[in-house]
Amino acid sequence: METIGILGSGLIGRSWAMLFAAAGYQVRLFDIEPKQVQGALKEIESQLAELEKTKLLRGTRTAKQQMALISGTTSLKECVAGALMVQECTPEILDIKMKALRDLDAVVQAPTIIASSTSTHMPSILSKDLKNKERFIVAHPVNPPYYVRLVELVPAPYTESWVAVKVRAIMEETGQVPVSLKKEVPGFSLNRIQYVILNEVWRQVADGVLDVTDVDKVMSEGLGPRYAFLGALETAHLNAEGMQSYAERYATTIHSVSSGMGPVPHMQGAVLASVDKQLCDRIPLDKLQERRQWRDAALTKLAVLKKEVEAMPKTGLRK
Ligand SMILES: NC(=O)C1=CN([C@@H]2O[C@H](COP(=O)(O)OP(=O)(O)OC[C@H]3O[C@@H](n4cnc5c(N)ncnc54)[C@H](O)[C@@H]3O)[C@@H](O)[C@H]2O)C=CC1
Ligand SMILES: O=C(O)[C@@H](O)C(=O)[C@H](O)[C@@H](O)CO
Repeated sequence: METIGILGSGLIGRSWAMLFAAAGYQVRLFDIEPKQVQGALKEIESQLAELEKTKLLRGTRTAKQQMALISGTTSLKECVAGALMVQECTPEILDIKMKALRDLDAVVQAPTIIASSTSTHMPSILSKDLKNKERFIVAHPVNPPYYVRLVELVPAPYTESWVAVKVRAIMEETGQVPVSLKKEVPGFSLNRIQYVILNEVWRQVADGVLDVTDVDKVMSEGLGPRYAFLGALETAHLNAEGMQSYAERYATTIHSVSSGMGPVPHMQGAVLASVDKQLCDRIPLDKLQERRQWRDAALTKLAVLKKEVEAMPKTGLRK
């Protein structure tokens, strides 16, 4: 039975511990604050029991069996000894993270992989001075990881290729959905998209276009339902017949809207053709109608689920 070490037993470290245990890994939690480890073990045990009760528990093992796989330690050496991988989950403060990684680097042995949960720091910044840098990769989860399955895998230019392959396999084994960035960019992918959206939402509120409640509805009742199971490109593909036709059909809208928001550099040329090809390889033009019917059936199911969610007690809202 393989072991995974967790470096930092806070919010994300606890989530990772539950995910890895659900997949049958031995998990060893470490933290420079021993009380964080004790708190983590307590919280994980109660969360697993609750998940089992609500039939949301991951994996095939019972909550008790999964908890039996998770232990805590006050020794960093013990946390990493013989581990398949160490998932770093220290605060997103560069100095703290770099120090934690240096301490880890001093005790970790090959072939243990070092994966960082960092939301934004470039892997080549975090690992450039590490002895074990060739086995370093970013594996960035999305909060709350137990329910939002995406994990962004971001290698440094010198990360050995087997590391990215192995971490992708581990993530898929835990039931997460990894995406493998081909190169490191600041903010990776999710936060770049998230912050472009937030930037425009802040702009619409600041410019008195919509109030907070309504601009959030644009996402929750507009883009969100489609994006809940289709990506932005496939959504556009189904609204037209491929990206070339989408760009032609909506050229005026795209350019009139985006001219106020800076250039839209990629809605032309080779990028458009390559996006078109990738989309049409997956959803050929002669299958669009069929896929649209699937989309509509999925949206109907989602509408039923949304009604159930809306009927849930509105906890946490001011009356
Ligand atoms: N909170 C979120 O929504 C998300 C956070 N992340 C990333 O996950 C990482 C952890 O974030 P959180 O769990 O929210 O932070 P947190 O503050 O809840 O937990 C951090 C833990 O690290 C411990 N720690 C500090 N220095 C340490 C060291 N040298 N060695 C071992 N443990 C040490 C702290 O005592 C604390 O228990 C960050 O890089 C963050 O960007 C990624 C996705 C979502
Ligand atoms: O939103 C998320 O869960 C992730 O993008 C994160 O990494 C952090 O929570 C992010 O919002 C902080 O920038």
